[in-house]
Amino acid sequence: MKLQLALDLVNIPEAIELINEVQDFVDVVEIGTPVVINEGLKAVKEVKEAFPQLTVLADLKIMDAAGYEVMKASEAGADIITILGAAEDESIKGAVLEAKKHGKQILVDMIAVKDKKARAIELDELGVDYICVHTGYDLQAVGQNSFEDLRTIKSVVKNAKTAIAGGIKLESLPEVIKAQPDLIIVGGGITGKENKKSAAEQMQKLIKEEVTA
Ligand SMILES: O=C([C@H](O)CO)[C@H](O)[C@H](O)COP(=O)(O)O
Repeated sequence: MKLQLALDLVNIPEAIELINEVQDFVDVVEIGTPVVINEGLKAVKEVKEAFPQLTVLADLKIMDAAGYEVMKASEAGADIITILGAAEDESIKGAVLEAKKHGKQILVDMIAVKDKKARAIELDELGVDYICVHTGYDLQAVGQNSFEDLRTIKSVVKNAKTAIAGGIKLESLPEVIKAQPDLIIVGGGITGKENKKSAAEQMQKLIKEEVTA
């Protein structure tokens, strides 16, 4: 089980400063969609150059032109690139193929997919690396989370790793850990804290305790 830090509301220098603070306690660093919109793939490039030892995920949430966008993110240095589960199968296949060419991985974000169980089965067969249940900001605002969805996809996925994102905090982490995803994605639960290093450290400690239990 790994911990991914999602950076959404920062510019490139702020991202680098924040990663410097927490790098010992996170496994993957995500360049969030808002950062890519504001700064472009330059953000991925500069973070990977500054932290070559860290796995960098580019949260492009690809919907079309998947092969081309995966190629550009791979060239910028991303190790994992995201595509939406709602995208066409042809797009998913294109993303997987292109990622393989570059030795990269594809994470599928299931945000807004209605029948998550059925889609997870299909995506698993298409050879994606991760399937991620995700409650976006707009549904977090009305009190939703993805804990039940994680259990649902875990019951059907055979090959891909599973991930969960959306509003996860230190207080809700034990429930998430209980469902045993391969990757836990946390943004505001770390970046919104006064002491970000301590928040990441406490989260990683809970995860490691479970992995070694
Ligand atoms: O993907 C995300 C969101 O859609 C904005 O881009 C976030 O990175 C993801 O939700 C994790 O952030 P928190 O919800 O703040 O933990």
